[in-house]
Formats: sequence, C-alpha cells, structure tokens
Amino acid sequence: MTDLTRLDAWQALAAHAESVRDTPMRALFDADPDRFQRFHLRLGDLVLDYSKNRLTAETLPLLVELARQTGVEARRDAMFAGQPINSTEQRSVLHVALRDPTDTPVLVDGADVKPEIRAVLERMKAFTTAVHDGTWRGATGKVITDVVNIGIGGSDLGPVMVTEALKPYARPGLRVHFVSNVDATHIATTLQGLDPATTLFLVASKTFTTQETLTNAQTARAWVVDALGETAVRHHFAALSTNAKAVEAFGIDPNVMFGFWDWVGGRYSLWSAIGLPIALAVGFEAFRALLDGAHAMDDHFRTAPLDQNMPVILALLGVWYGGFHGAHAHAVLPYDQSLHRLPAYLQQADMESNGKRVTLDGQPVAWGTGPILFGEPGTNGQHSFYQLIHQGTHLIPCDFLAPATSFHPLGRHHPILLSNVLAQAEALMRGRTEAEARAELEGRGLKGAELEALLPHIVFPGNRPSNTLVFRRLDPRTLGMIIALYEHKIHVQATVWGINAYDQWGVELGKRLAGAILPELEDDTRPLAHDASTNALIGLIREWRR
Ligand SMILES: O=P(O)(O)OC[C@H]1O[C@H](O)[C@H](O)[C@@H](O)[C@@H]1O
Repeated sequence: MTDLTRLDAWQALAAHAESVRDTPMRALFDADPDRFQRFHLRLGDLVLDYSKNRLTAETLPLLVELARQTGVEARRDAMFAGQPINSTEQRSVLHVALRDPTDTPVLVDGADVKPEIRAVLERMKAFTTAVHDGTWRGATGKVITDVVNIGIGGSDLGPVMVTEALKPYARPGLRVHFVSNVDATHIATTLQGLDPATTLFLVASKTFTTQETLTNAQTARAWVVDALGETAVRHHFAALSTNAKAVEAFGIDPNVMFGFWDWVGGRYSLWSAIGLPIALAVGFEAFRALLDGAHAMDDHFRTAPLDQNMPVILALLGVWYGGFHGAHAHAVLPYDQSLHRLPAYLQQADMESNGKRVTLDGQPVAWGTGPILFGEPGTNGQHSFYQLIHQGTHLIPCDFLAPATSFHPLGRHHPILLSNVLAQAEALMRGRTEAEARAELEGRGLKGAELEALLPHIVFPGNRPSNTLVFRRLDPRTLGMIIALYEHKIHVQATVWGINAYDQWGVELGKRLAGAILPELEDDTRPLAHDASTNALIGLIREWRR
C-alpha cells in the first residue's frame, strides 16, 4: 500500500492543519451564524451535529479528498458486494446482509446468502414465539421465566448493550441474564435464585471453542443435569453458533441450534442468531425494527455522497484529530442511562477492529490507527473524568448522545439531563478565556495576588471538539441506526488507515500462553520455565492457596 502520509490529500491536510491551528472554534461560530446548518446531517429521527469541530470551509473537502484517494467508496462497495475484504482470513464481511430485508441476492462463493439468512430469522421468530407463549417449556412442563445467555466478546457485548438499551420494550414475565466472565462468581451469582426447571440457557459462541463460554456452559449443564437429569438438557439448552459439530457434541438438539456464517465477524454479530437473547427480551418485532434501523443506515452509507455521509464524516473527523492534532483517545458519552453499556460495546467494536499496527499488505504503519475508546453515561462521567477532557493535556474528541424524550418523564429529570449534555459540548467548544475568568473572579470580590494566583486554574482553553447525536427517542429502529453508524465509521477509518478491521490476531498469544500456564496451576509439581516474574507469581499463588 502507498504510504498514507505521502498522499497529496494527506500533505494538503497537514498544511491546512497548520494554517488553522490558531483559529478557535469560538471564532468560527462568531463569524458564521449558519455554522450548524452547514455542519449537521439528519437521517430520519437522528441528527448528527458536527459543527463543534475544528473545521473551516476548506477542511471537509480536503478530508473527503483523502477518503477518495484511499479508496473509501470502492472498499465500501466491495464489502456490500460480498468480496473477501477480510484478507488475512479470506472472508467476506456481510453483517449488512443480515439486516437487508430485500430479495437482492448477495453472493458468497457464487451462492446467494439471503435465503439462509431468512431461514434462520424465521426459526428465531418461531422459537421466540414458542418461549413467549409457553409452547416451549422446560423438562418438567413449566414455562420458561429466565433466559441465561452464555457468551463472551461479540457473543455477549452486543446483546447485553441492546437488551439494556431497550428495557422499556422488555416483555413482562421473562428475565434475560448474561454470563460472560470465566470467573465462577459470574455464573454462580447469576444462578443464585434461578430455578433449573424454568431456566433456558443460550450457549452463544461463533466458534464454540471459546474457553470461557464452554467452561460456563458445562457448569450450567451440570446444574441442570443435577436437578433434572440428563434428558433435561435438550429442553433447557439452545446454541447460537457456526460450529454444528461442536454444538452436537455438547448435547444440544440441532433443532435449537441457530446458525450463522464465517462472514459474520463476532463483534458485528448481534444482527445474526447471536441476537436471539434480544428477540427473547423485547420480542421479535422489536428485533426486526432494530435490523430495519441498521439497514436504513446501511442504505445511507452506501448511497449518500461522501460529504453528506454520517459514518464517513464521523470517521474523517477521527482521522483529522488522530493524524493532525495528536489525539489518541475518543470518548463516547451517552446521556441516556439505557445506553450505559454502549461504551463497553464500542470498546470491542472499535478497538478490536482498528487496534492494528500493520497495513493490509503487512507493512508497519507510520501513522496512528484506532484510538483508545472509553466512556460513561452522562452525567456520571462529568463527576469523574471530564476534568481531564476540559483542562488536561490530552485532546479527547467526544461523541455526546442525547434522546430528546425519556421513557421515564419524571419531574425535571430529563430537562436537567439534557441541559447538562448541551452545556458540556458548549463548554468544551467555548472554554473560558483569561479575561472572562478574571471578570468572574472580580465578580466574586477577589483581587490582587489572591486573584492572580487562582486565575490560571480557572481558565479553560476550549476549542475541544465534540459531535452531538440527538434522536427523538431510543426506540429499536434508532438504536439500530446508531450501532450501524459506528460500525461503518470503523470501516471507513480502517480503509483510510489501510488496515484490516475484521481480524483480531492480537487476542491469540495470551490464549496460547494461558493454555501452558493452566496445567502448572493445576499441578504444583510441574517445573516452571517462564520469566522470573511469571515464575514468582505462580509460586506465590501455589503457596497461598495451600
Ligand atoms: O463467539 P466466540 O467464538 O465464542 O468468540 C468470542 C470472542 O472471542 C475472541 O475474544 C475474539 O477476539 C472476539 O472477537 C470474539 O467475539
């Protein structure tokens, strides 16, 4: 691949960045009352305001030119066409096909994948209905009251985030739980208070080889068998996986195995059979609305011109700050308690996708790739880490998310919440100048040395960028749009940086080494041949648990 930093568009952006370095956003707003009009996009009930960014009239065309020169349109189209863009694994990347309700064929190795997708969705719908209406019962004939999804990473984070976000749509009478960590505390505390006769387990694993998931699933299986006998397994376990053989070996009835395919990446899989816990929690109609929202964003991404394309704009802003303003981190700040797991979900989606150090052709990158992503729901974050975002030495672009309406219109809560999100974005953009700070201190009656001593501490540099996503309400469709927006943002950034967003080799080494250490923890007589630190720590654990 060509060196990104040698592209004309990159060079032009570098020069442009220098020329605008001393132009604060505050001045840009003062000079242009139409700045919001110029720098916002709307898709249905979702508005992206990106006007509080370090953008002049020249910036966006230069960024869009960079997208052109790095082949953003061609690679987007290659993804939608089912080409094997995940080149290290020779796989297509087709989460977009999962939510496309049209009959337009999508070919993988010459075969249309749409009929299989439809068939699995139909089976998920039938199963969801059967659990809800009590046709599907436990081994003793009791209706199911609790569903426990056992999975980790992409087989956990998406469904957890969505079921939390869509709690207002939850079906009464059915509780959905999630167990992911191999730490026994997770499954033990989840099973406390559950009745094996009314509990259904979903074993969610694309590969069905993941150690944490299989360990938890075996524990759950033993818990069921202990209470209800071996024959109960087929009444209390279903599987969401691509690995039919391993599912059968576990003893799960193939009739309740819901399949998906290697062209669905784990962290992009909530739209597949991995979404079954979502459908069980909120009903199949709401799950379908989630898919439809994502599809609306897919259509927008596929067809909107680059300079009016939400995912493209979000992606290019990230490239702008990472490449030309020294930003290494990105904050996602949902002012919606229902989205409290969105940052956790996006940590995997973004960092596992774009935490890469070599280009598609294996050359080390000479530019920054994916940022460190973090966040907390507002207003909790304000009382925690916002200090650093306002006055620290790091530039941290922020995404604020805000629903115009709440499902819990209690007293003044929602206006107070929204006043905070708007104020934070305003404060980051405007800051507080020395003159303003001085006037404030004088107003408080301070003067002389006392005033001068406090003054530098209460100056805010401002000019700190943020995007604000405002939506009417957090319904399934809007949530689908927001998730797809981030998926495509990640895709576009990977294209510009020339990396593969769809593999995750970085998680392998730790797994391999854990495989070597496990027998050493289970048998104290095994000799140790690690580094001095690892040997000493194993020795300490052996000693302390004696
Ligand atoms: O669904 P599974 O095959 O059990 O995989 C679960 C997770 O395993 C690994 O951690 C991968 O890096 C993740 O991308 C994946 O989501």
